Amino acid sequence: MNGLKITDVSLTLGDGDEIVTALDHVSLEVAPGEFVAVVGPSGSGKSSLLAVAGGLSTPDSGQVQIGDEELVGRSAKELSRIRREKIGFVFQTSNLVPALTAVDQLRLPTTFGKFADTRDPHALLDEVGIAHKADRRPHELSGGERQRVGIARALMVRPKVLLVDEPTAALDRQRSQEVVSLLARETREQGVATVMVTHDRDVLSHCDSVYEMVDGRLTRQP
Ligand SMILES: Nc1ncnc2c1ncn2[C@@H]1O[C@H](COP(=O)(O)OP(=O)(O)OP(=O)(O)O)[C@@H](O)[C@H]1O
Repeated sequence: MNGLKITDVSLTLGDGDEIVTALDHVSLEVAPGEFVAVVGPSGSGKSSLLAVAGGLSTPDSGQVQIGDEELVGRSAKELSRIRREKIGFVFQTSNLVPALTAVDQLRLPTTFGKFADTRDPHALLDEVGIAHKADRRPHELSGGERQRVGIARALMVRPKVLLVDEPTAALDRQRSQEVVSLLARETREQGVATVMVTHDRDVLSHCDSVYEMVDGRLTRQP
């Protein structure tokens, strides 16, 4: 198996009277180079799905595989290694380090371990269209440019899986299209299995398939 495979995962959150079924027997398979979107109402479990896929939450039952590695049952240390080596995260706001230039943001993930094959940060900034702003710090970049840096940073270590949470939340319509089209292109060119959670139905045409989450249950949209 390559890419991401989530099999029959359930997750309950909270305690006492406040127990919520965040994920209810969810299965999802994403192949290398495939771009999947997950839509659904607020509180339906979309962030929980990304948390489970990224080894940040442990499901009550079910399996999560990334490449040939099973995540469920692994130690915190092993999960942290898998996250570092195999998973790229892109968040709603780009979560850049304020003091670092764009090119140094990209170098950062490669300083946390030994990687056989990382990307060249300048080439990657060029690929995402902001090579000319390599020496700028986050406050000197626009929201769309910051998202591009965040996407490039997530791709530095050649991850198998890219988990993207509301990447267009802070962007206007035009920038949203550009950023999601960039995600689609990188997904295909780099052969990464990408899951993007979004409220933004205007960007779904860039995706290979769309799933809807309602009350913790995931169904594929026609
Ligand atoms: N730490 C927690 N403890 C208890 N319940 C939680 C916790 N985190 C989330 N929940 C609940 O689990 C359910 C799923 O939440 P989740 O954040 O996955 O939804 P979401 O679809 O990502 O929502 P949004 O679109 O608003 O971000 C919600 O009912 C939420 O209130």
